[in-house]
Amino acid sequence: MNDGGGSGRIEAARMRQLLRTYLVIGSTNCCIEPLRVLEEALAGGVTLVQFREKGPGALTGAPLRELAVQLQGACRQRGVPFLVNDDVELALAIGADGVHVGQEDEAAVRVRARIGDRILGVSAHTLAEAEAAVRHGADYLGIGPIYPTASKADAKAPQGPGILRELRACGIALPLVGIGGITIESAGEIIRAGADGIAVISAITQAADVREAATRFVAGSIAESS
Ligand SMILES: Cc1ncc(COP(=O)(O)OP(=O)(O)O)c(N)n1
Ligand SMILES: Cc1nc(C(=O)O)sc1CCOP(=O)(O)O
Ligand SMILES: [Mg+2]
Repeated sequence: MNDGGGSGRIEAARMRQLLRTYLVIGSTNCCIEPLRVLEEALAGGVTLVQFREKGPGALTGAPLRELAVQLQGACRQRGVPFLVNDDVELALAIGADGVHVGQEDEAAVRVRARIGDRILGVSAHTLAEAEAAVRHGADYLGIGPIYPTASKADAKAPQGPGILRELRACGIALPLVGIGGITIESAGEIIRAGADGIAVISAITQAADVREAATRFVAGSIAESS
């Protein structure tokens, strides 16, 4: 894939497109086989994928890597970039398109040095964290939780969409994605508040019809962005 994988850092305009409908997925979020969930979400048009294998029952070792490679293959078939959460070793080992790290993970500046031009996403909860992530080479910021979430046991207090407006008002121009408790109904207000897109786990992975849910998020984010 060409997005940040060998032809220089990804351009902000391209990054903004990729963030429109960003699926975060791991086996612990899925009620059926993760590959099937991902394939349905890709068929629905998700624009970026993050492999996040966390929580009770999360895979480790060889099965973790096997699942990562399997999911990456599905993304490659659709031309959708595949990022790995937290695990820089794994990302490099499988040739992922990028990495997402938070404030408690390996420092963004070190991750940037290790991954070269691959995509680097960094979580930020405050203006100071956002400014530091910009300096340290992030390509985009994940801002959350916007609403209460059951998908992250150690999530901070929900901030509401206002945090996005504040960051924009204070001059943060980097591509931003909102995350945490986002539904099809709330996606629009997040983009109107200043995000380039929405990142979602449960509203897609646990939808009765994954493809339809993804399609509705995609249609909503295109309508809000244009
Ligand atoms: C797009 C996006 N934004 C934020 C996060 C959260 O990252 P982090 O704070 O490191 O928490 P974990 O996901 O590692 O539990 C994310 N993963 N993706
Ligand atoms: C992975 C993650 N990070 C968050 C943050 O606030 O940084 S909230 C979150 C979980 C998002 O899952 P759902 O869409 O099911 O609420
Ligand atoms: Mg993390």
